[in-house]
Amino acid sequence: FRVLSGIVRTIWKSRTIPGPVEGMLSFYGSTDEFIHKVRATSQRFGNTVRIWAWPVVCIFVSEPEDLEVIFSSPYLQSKAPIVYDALTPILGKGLATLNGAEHRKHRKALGPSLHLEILQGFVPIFEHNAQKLCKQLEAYASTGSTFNVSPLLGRYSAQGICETVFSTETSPGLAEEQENFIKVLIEASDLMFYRLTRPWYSPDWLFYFSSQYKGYMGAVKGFESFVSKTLAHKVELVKRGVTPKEGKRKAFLDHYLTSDEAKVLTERELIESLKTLSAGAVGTSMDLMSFFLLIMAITPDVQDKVAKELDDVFGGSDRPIEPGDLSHLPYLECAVKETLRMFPPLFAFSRIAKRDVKLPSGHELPKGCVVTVMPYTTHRNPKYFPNPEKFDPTRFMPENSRERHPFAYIPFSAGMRNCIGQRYGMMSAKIVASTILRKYRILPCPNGPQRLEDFVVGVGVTFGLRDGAHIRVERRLKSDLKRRG
Ligand code: HEM
Repeated sequence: FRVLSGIVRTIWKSRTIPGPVEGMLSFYGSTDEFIHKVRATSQRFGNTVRIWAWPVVCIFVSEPEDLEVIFSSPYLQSKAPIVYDALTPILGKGLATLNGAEHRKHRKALGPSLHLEILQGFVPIFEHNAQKLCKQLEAYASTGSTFNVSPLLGRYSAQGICETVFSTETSPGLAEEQENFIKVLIEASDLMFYRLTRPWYSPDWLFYFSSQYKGYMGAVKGFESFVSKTLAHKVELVKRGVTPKEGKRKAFLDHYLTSDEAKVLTERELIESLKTLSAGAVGTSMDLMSFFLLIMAITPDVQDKVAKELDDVFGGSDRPIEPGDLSHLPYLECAVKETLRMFPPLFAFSRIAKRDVKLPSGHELPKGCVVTVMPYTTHRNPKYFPNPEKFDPTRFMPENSRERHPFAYIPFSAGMRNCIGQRYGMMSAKIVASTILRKYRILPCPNGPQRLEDFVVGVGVTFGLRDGAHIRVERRLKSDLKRRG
C-alpha cells in the first residue's frame, strides 16, 4: 500500500509540470529519431518537462539554475534503479551505479590514482596508440578510399584502457582475454542498451529466452575474467615487491595498489569499479572522437585552424607529443569542447528524488520521480549558446565563456557524481586528434554528410553516429603549411 500511495503522490504532485499526455510513447519510433523528438519536446514544453513512463514519472530538467540545485542537493544524488540496474551486469557495481556511503568510499579510493600527475605519465601510451592508429590510416591515404574510422577509435580507446589502467604489458598469457575484453568494451554500449530498452528482460530467467542472451552473458563473463585475472596478477606482483621502477611509467593499478587507499576497497569491490571505469571510458571516447573527426571533415576552415596551431607547436616535425604541449593547443581544446557541446556522448543521465525538491524555475520535483538531466538540450539553449546549431569553437575561448553560467555546459556532469575520467577523456581525445591532424587532412565522404544537420545519429547508452564516421584522409604536405602562411 505504501508503494502504491507513493506512486500516486508522485503522479499527483507532478501534474502541474508541462509534458506530452502520451508520455514516453511520444518518443516511440526509431532510435535515430529519438534525440530529435526529445529536442522537439523541450522546444514545445520548455526546460522542465514531465514524461509519464507508467507508473514512473520522469522529469527532464535542462535549465542551468535548476541544474545547480540538482547537482548539489543531497536528495538528488542517487541513481535511479530503473535505469542503472539494467546496466550493472556489464558496468559493474562500481562508481557509476553505487549510491551514498558506498559511492563516496569508491570515489575516495580511486580518485587519487587519476590525478593530473599520474595522467601525464599516460601521454606516451596515448601517443604510441595514436601512432598505431595513424599507421592504419596510411593505407587509406594511399588509395584515397572512404572508410569508417569509428572502430579504429574504439580500439584506440580500449587499448589505452588496457595499458593505462591495467598495464597489461606486464600481464603475460592474457593476450586472448585482452582481445575479448577490447571487443566487449567497444560493444558494451549496444549490449547494455539492448537490455535497458527491454525491461521485461530484467529478470535473468526471462532474459535467458532472448536472442542476445548468449552474446550478452559471454561479454559479462569475458569482462569479469579479464579484469579479475589481471588484478590477481598485479596483486601477486605487488606482494612480491615487483613494481615499476622509478621513472618508468605507472598504470592506474600500479598506483592504486601501492597507495594508502589500496586497503579501502575489497578485491571484489575493486573488480567492480575497474569494470565501471573501463566500460565508462570507451564508448564515450569513441563517440566523441567519431563526431570530432567527421566535423573536421565538413568544416575545413576549423580544421585548418587546428592544423595551423599544431604546426605552430610542432613546427611540422614528427617529434612525439609531450604533456607540456597540450596546454599550447587552446583552439584544439575549444574544438573538442564544442564537439561535446553539440554531441555530448552521455546525452542524458538520471537520478531519483529522495525528497520533494523545489527548483529555482518554480517547479517542484516530487519524491520518487526520476530526474533526467539532458546535456543535449541544455547545450542548445540560445540564451547561453547563441545560434546553437552552429559549430563554433570560439565559444569556449576564455573571453567568450567567462561569464557563462557554470551549469550551462555539462558534458561530464557536475557535483559529487561528475565524471571521474573527465581529464583522462580530454587528454586521450586531444592526443589522438592532434596525432591524426598533424599527419592527415580529413575529407568528407562524397556520398556522406556534408553538413552537421545531415549527421545520422543514434541513441544507445551513449549517443553517437549511427553508422560510424565515414571519412577519407589525405597526407599533409609541408607545402600545406607554407600555403597557410
Ligand atoms: C570523453 C568522454 C566522456 C564523457 C562525455 C563522459 C561523461 C560522463 C558523465 C556525463 C557522467 C555522469 C553520468 C551519470 O551521472 O550517470 C560520467 C560518469 C562517469 N565516468 Fe565519464 N565520460 C567520459 C569519459 C570517461 C572516462 C575516460 C572514464 C574512465 C577513465 C570515465 C569514467 C566515468 C565514471 C567511473 C563515472 C561515474 C562517476 C560517479 O558516479 O562517481 N568517463 N561520465
